[in-house]
Amino acid sequence: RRPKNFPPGPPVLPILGNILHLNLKNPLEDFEKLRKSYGNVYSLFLGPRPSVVINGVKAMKEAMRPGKTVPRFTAQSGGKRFCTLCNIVLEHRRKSAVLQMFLQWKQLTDCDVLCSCTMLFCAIVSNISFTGKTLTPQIMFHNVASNIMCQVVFGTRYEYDDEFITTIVQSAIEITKAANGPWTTLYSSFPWIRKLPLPFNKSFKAVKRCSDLVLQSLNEHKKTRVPGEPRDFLDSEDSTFSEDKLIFTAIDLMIAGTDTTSNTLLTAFLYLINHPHIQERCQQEIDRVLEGKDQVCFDDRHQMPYVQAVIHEVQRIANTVPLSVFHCTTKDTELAGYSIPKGTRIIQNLTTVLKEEGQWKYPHEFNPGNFLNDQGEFVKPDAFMPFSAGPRVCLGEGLARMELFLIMVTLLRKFKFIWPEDTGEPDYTPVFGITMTPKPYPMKVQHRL
Ligand code: HEM
Repeated sequence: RRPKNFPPGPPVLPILGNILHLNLKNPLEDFEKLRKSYGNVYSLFLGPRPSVVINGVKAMKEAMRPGKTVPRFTAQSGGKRFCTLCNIVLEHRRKSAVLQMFLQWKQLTDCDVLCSCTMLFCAIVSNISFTGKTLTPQIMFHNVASNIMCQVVFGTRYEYDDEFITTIVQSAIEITKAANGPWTTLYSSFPWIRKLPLPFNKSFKAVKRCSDLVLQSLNEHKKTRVPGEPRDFLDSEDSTFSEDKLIFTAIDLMIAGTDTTSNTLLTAFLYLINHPHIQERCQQEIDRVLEGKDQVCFDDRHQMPYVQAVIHEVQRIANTVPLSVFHCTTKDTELAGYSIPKGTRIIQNLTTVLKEEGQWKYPHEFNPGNFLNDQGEFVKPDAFMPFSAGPRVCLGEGLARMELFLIMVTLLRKFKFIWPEDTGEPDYTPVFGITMTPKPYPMKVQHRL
């Protein structure tokens, strides 16, 4: 039963709750139907527990506001380490010195990110050793994003064929793949299935493989560490953080920082390849601003309003983390006139904000005009929330924005990206998950003169 003055929602079945109302492979369309029936703040029972789904920019802003009607949400564990991203980070955020360490380490310079771009550039060049060769970008974008996170966490960049990074990338793909499937919802909704030999057990094995590698690196770090002079995240010194927590936080950071950025890059190139006029206009702006310069730097973005608009439009259309990370009310709370008891799971449907009619000039099409005013200047509407909002906004936002700009500008400056003629029509529909993943696609790459 719904508590008194709780947000409305569909009728609830015993034990199953509303689970049958959702296509667990991709519940976004069902969420939209429910929003149309019950409004921007409605409730669902995923198993025996009530959840509140928040939609649209107005309700989202109210819900995420610090110290007001909904003071603070805290992320909720799905039980064993399987479906909740960054649990430990969330528990310790703001009060942990370890997190202060991370905040320090995430401030990689342009130069660090550019070194990783150069490695990506070399990988592309060796792949297209003769003009116009077709390549599949999935693993390359994963490698570049993962390598940047390796620098933050382990203080090292790896060659793409190094066993350490290949194991980490492969395990991270397995973990997110398992976490992205319908088993995640079932796992977090019905605690009694957790002991059964079901597919999510595969991802526990991948977590173990990752944690063994991180432990190995941590032991190496300990041999050469100088107190007071941390070199990276693993060098963090904080007595409140056990070794186990440090290892799992390192894995969380690797996963949070890899899949998000790489899937955004994949979406970017899928759209740019199939909108050649937009790709060319970016290249013209890049050529003009970088004329006579060897390399781009992050500050150059201020001279590139069109490129900025394209990157933001890519993030809007990519909708990379569609349901954000589940939150939970930390005390009895009023929201949009409803009463939500302490401990209620909160699902932020960011999709509804990024495509909300009335907030965007072209809500349903890929159009950089969404971020340009009549004078061609870059503007960022309030509804741009791919990193969520409020006190729990993505911890890696600054780093992600720098990566997307530097990687995209470096690649677009050097190469022309083309849709191979024999590939058929592009399929823009991503695979649903904690992160949305474009379906694999090939691309032809040519050096620009
Ligand atoms: C395009 C790239 C990215 C997108 C779209 C994205 C999006 C998000 C979203 C929606 C959340 C949930 C925020 C909330 O709970 O309200 C989040 C959390 C988080 N992200 Fe990202 N993210 C990206 C890249 C990164 C990177 C590169 C890192 C690591 C450096 C990172 C680290 C984190 C962490 C640690 C959290 C948990 C923060 C907390 O609540 O304490 N993210 N991200």
